[in-house]
Amino acid sequence: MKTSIATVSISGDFEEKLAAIARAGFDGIEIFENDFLAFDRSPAEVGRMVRDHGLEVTLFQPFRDFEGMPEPFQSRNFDRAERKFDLMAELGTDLMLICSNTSPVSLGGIDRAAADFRELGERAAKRNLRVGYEALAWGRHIHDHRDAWEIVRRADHQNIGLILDSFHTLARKIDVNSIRSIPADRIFIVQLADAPLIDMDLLYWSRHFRNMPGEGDLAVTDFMRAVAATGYDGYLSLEIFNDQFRGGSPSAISADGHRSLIYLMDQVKRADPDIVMSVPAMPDRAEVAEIAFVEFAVGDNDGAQLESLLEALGFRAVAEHKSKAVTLFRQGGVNLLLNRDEKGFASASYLVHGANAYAIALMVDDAKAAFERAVALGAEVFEQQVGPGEVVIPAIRGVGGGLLYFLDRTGDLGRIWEIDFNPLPVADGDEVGLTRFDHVAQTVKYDEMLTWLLFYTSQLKTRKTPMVDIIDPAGVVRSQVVENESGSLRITLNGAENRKTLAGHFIAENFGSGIQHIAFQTDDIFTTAEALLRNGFSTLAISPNYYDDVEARFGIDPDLVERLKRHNILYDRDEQGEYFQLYSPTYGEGFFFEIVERRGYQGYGAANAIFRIAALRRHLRPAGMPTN
Ligand SMILES: O=C(O)c1ccc(O)c(O)c1
Ligand SMILES: [Mg+2]
Repeated sequence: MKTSIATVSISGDFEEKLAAIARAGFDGIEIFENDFLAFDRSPAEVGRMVRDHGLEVTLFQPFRDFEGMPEPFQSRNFDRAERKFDLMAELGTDLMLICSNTSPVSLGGIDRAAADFRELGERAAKRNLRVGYEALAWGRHIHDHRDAWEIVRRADHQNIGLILDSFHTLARKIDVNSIRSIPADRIFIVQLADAPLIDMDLLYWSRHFRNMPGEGDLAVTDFMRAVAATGYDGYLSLEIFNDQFRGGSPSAISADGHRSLIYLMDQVKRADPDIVMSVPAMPDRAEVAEIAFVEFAVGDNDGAQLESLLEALGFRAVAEHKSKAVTLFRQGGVNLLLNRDEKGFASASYLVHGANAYAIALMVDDAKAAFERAVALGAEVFEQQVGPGEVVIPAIRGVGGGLLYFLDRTGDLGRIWEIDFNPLPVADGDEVGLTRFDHVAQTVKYDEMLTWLLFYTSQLKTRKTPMVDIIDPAGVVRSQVVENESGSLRITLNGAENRKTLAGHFIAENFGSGIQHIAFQTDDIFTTAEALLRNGFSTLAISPNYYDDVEARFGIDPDLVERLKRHNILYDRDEQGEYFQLYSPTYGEGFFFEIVERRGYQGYGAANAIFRIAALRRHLRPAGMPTN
């Protein structure tokens, strides 16, 4: 497969864009005319710069309002096209994109448009150039690739072909199967973009909200399967107009783009193994059985504090690492590691971020396969230092500077606790009935959110839920969940746009994205709450007003409401069942634990978030939290 990306998709000046695009592994770029016009080098120099980066110019675009014009516009358009042909020759590209006419002056008529294209094909042929026609979703007469194809077909000229763009087809909900009967050699290039489903004007949606395949809600895989079925084997070119990307990091956005194309084609190849296009071979997305452990980097003082908090939560230190200052705390199926080592990644993470949960280990079927896939998708490999005889766990870097480990139950990986750890004598203390991880909540910079989503969904057999708004008294936090079918992996991503929200405060104080809370499951929240009380654990105090509302809203039994209130338990209910949640106060700069009981319920209590956040803020004040 050959990959390309339009220069409009990322931020930076032209030189920065080229460097980032080349580094991400693309083979080519589409030059958007305005990007070039704003740059102060000659077309020949630009072409040389592109080639010096090992890239080729796959397309020059867009040429607007060409077909079906009355005179004198028609003649002027042919002159204008000749000028752009000159430019293309200097840039060193043979393909121009003409998007369907939006001019109020333009005349309709398939044959009139076809005649214009035939004439242009003659002119292009003299210079060995090609012209592709694309239906804009908001074109005045042509806004459907089927009509654009009919025009190309009737133009009947070797140098005139069709350009498909997933956004224009999918935004208008045009049946993608209509693509399957188009001859592959008539498709000059395929542009790809996804977008979140938002009901808005097509042009505005397209110019501001496109994102990488897999990041949005459009059926880009179905579109691409139809394209691949034609036998098309040319460039796949990302054309992403997105306000956030234009202001984002050129290298991160380019890397996401490249990953999105590999992931997309892997999906297509799995669905249709016989496609002509070559796709890098890699293992399938990993099935996650559970979160095997979460590891904290701590210092001496905050380590002792965290230990007391864990003990009050019913965890016990059960083992000590053989060669590092790492202690394993366990309760039920939950493993937490406290790493106080003064060398290595944990220590570096501690120095930068302070005490933080910096690593997640996932239990998968085949850790090596999961790791291989991550590498094929461009993940950054992490190599840890291990003592003699200790287990090497396949690991990659997460988006925000943390780590993701892959464990499985085979060989040494399956015996990590025995091989790397010495058991500790059983300590006193009561367990409180925590059984397993429910979810891990990562607070991320809002503009990293899509990167995280793609990171997880491309590597792991997971899906993403629609985005919901969480209202913090100081702003909105956007929340989206990555979860698997069985619920054994649930990661909530909370994107903070300003530093005044609780999440934003956490990012500012933590110096970057990170895990802000960890939720555990219990089978009986009231028994757990009683045990917590006995352990001296203080739950986060929830406003009494909340309980009046819960009683009114759900019409639940006043006795139950009293019990909820007594233990500061939040309640939610939907068609699937009931949800109970309680929280710890914050630890450090806004980190906390949550305990939940699910009775059939599959959500995350989004409606309760506002009350939880207000309570956490009360708790965090006056330790530096803006009071708004
Ligand atoms: O928004 C536009 O005008 C525009 C231009 C060229 C394209 O290829 C496209 O998909 C959209
Ligand atoms: Mg396009």
